[in-house]
Amino acid sequence: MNLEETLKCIGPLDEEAMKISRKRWDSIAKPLYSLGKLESLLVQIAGITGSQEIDLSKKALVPMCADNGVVAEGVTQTGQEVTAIVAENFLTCETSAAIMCKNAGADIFPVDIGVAVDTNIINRKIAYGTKNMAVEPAMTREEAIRGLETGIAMVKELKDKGYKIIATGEMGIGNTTTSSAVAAVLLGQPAEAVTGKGAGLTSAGLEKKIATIKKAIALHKPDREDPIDVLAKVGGFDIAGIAGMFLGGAAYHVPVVIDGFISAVSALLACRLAPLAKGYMISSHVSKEPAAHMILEALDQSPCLHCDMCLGEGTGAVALFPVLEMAAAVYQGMSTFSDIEIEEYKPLS
Ligand SMILES: O=C(O)c1ccc[n+]([C@@H]2O[C@H](COP(=O)([O-])O)[C@@H](O)[C@H]2O)c1
Ligand SMILES: Cc1cc2nc[nH]c2cc1C
Repeated sequence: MNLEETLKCIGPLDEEAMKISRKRWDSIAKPLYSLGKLESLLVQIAGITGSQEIDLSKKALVPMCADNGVVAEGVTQTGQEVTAIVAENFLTCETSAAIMCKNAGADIFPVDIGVAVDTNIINRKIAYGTKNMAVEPAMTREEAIRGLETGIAMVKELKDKGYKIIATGEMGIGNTTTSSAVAAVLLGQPAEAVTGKGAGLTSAGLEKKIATIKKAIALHKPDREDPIDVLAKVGGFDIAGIAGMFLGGAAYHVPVVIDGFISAVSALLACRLAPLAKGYMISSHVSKEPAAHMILEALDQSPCLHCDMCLGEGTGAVALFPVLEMAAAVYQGMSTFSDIEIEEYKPLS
């Protein structure tokens, strides 16, 4: 489906499936709501898929990999060449996220959506990196739409292969600069309120990063009411791809997991394009990037993992997989009040 068709078919969660799922939790022999967010996450998954039967047997991580022209402004601690190296290392299990996937029984599908050189990962390249947003728009509007559609198509492809839940991830030197710029515009916040040190910037580097974001926003005046304009002028191909995955999840009824700062900003962008997509996003952790909590609040998300992680790649999203599987094991296998012949709790009013 193209972007327009995708946006049109995003509707509310399945209330009936959620009601049955909630009833199942309430019948399990334990104090009501005592598994907290583990319960509400599975109820949400039932609402997303339209079935109270929770199947997490096939899990995937899709790290969207791309370069950012704004790196030329000196806003990062490491050079652009790191993007391609780490992107290819997903395939050889030499990234943190790949090892976590192996441990969690998840498959990994790294996508080159805009790395500055040719790579051996899944080729969905829109361009060899974005333009430097401090000088010109990062990409054209048409490229932004193609990026969103790339994410939508990835979800469809993985659903057709039988994947039941998909974690988002990314790799792209400079992508905390683009993410902060997108967040500043969408939230109407000054750059300093939404910008952190990314992958280990110095304090002097942080000042330069904030100044660069301010310059790009002043130069292009992205239209806050037009998320595609914001994405095209100050975003990145990775953000486009991930935002597309959230839209695809909502349209194809597949739970898609939010990872760290970049992923959460992409989720916010997707929500601005399709407000109902919010219900289809599964939150995992709160990144240590200072504005992460602000973005998650804007998304009404209350993640269950607080681990001070800020690695990206999808590490936080994949860390949620074993937690969800444990919750599903209780949901599916635990005795009910009637099984063990004790009186059921009356649901709280
Ligand atoms: O996901 C996060 O919360 C996160 C926070 C800080 C850094 N990162 C990772 O670090 C890279 C971007 O950092 P930077 O400083 O180059 O913009 C990119 O590859 C991300 O995966 C990720
Ligand atoms: C080595 C390295 C690995 C990463 N993974 C995500 N962002 C990263 C940034 C660097 C520098």
